[in-house]
Amino acid sequence: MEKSGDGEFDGGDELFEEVDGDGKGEIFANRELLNIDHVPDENRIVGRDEHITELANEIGPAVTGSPPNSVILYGKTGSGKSLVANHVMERARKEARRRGRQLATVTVDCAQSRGEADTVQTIADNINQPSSSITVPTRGISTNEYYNRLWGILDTEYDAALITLDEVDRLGDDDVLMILSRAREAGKVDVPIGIISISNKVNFREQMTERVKSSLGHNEMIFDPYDGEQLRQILENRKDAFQEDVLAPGVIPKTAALAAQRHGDARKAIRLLRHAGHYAKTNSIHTVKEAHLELAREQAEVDRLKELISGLPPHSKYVLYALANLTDGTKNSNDWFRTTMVYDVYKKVCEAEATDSLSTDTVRDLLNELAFLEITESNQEHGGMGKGTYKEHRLLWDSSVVFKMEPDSAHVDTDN
Ligand SMILES: Nc1ncnc2c1ncn2[C@@H]1O[C@H](COP(=O)(O)OP(=O)(O)OP(=O)(O)O)[C@@H](O)[C@H]1O
Repeated sequence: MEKSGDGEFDGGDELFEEVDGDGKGEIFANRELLNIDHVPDENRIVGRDEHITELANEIGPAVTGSPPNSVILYGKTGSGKSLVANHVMERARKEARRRGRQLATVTVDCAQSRGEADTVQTIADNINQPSSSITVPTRGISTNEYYNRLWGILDTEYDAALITLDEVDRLGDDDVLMILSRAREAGKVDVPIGIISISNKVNFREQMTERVKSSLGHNEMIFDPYDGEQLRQILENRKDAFQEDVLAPGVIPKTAALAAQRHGDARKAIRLLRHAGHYAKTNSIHTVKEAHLELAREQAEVDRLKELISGLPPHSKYVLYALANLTDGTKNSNDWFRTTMVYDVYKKVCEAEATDSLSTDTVRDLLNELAFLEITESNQEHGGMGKGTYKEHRLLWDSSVVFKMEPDSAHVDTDN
């Protein structure tokens, strides 16, 4: 690409040279298809027909303004729970309209919610209509008043409502579930409300109080992780993200096989394919091959880890190297290491890096910070009778990723 002296390329600003504009380039034809938030159209939802039908049956009465059943969807991340819930809600909303009914549909990400008032505010604000003449301010009114406004909007504008609570276990308590599921029975609102609760925790139901359990009913659906064939189809459906002939024939089957073996998570499978495309793009390779998948995955992890630790003091990295050396030195990569062991190896790393080591207390603090960022994990262990407690740590990332953060990262002898 031709560049002029003042940071321009082809008349544009060099700073944005890598940006493809519409997602097009030599490798990608429509990169949007590989975005994590991309919602595939109806005929691109793979292998979830039964779940879609079952959920539609449960919430179906809502399209006529009758009470829908509430449902809990369980399953690991990336198994299509949110996708199916949103898809069915949207179709129900359209069908209700066709039948002359107004169905309110809304999804709340409970992981982002800052408490009960915030959750109810989000629901009310999302379904509000200008014709209701009700306002839903972001703050300044009580939780009770948010509920009142929500009931007001539902009664004036709608015949029924479907509310999806994604990551419902992050709500902290049952209050929202309790009030929403009993609102009609308690005479607060005339409109029937169906709740679709989504959780990764299979034991979520046990955390609920008996009253909420009985209001929500017993409808549960399990989403199993995808198998290799389903992942292959999910990826095949997005292959037009790439330019023609860019993907070597084995790439999609290999991506699907790797993802099925590791987790069965559609989101991660799609991400892996995107990383391979980026790897090809940044290395000016014109065909994405199977061999690029692992390289791309590792490079993406290295970049992510680098970003995670970029705000930490330099010695955090040396502590991390110490744990990576210890992990590498054992057969079992899941091994835990006591603070004293980490500290001994950390001192060797400092020697190799030609820098003075810090105190044990400081290293303890650095380990806490690494655990907070979920780069490592720490456990409190009991040493047995009269021996008190001690902490153990383990690396949550591959040691190879840690060592690839820098060209000369410190490998030390952990044996003595
Ligand atoms: N059956 C499928 N067909 C096509 N794409 C899918 C399918 N399942 C998942 N995906 C893709 O993976 C993404 C993640 O799926 P989804 O958000 O539904 O997972 P989830 O089970 O709700 O996970 P989480 O618990 O992490 O939210 C979707 O946005 C979609 O792009």
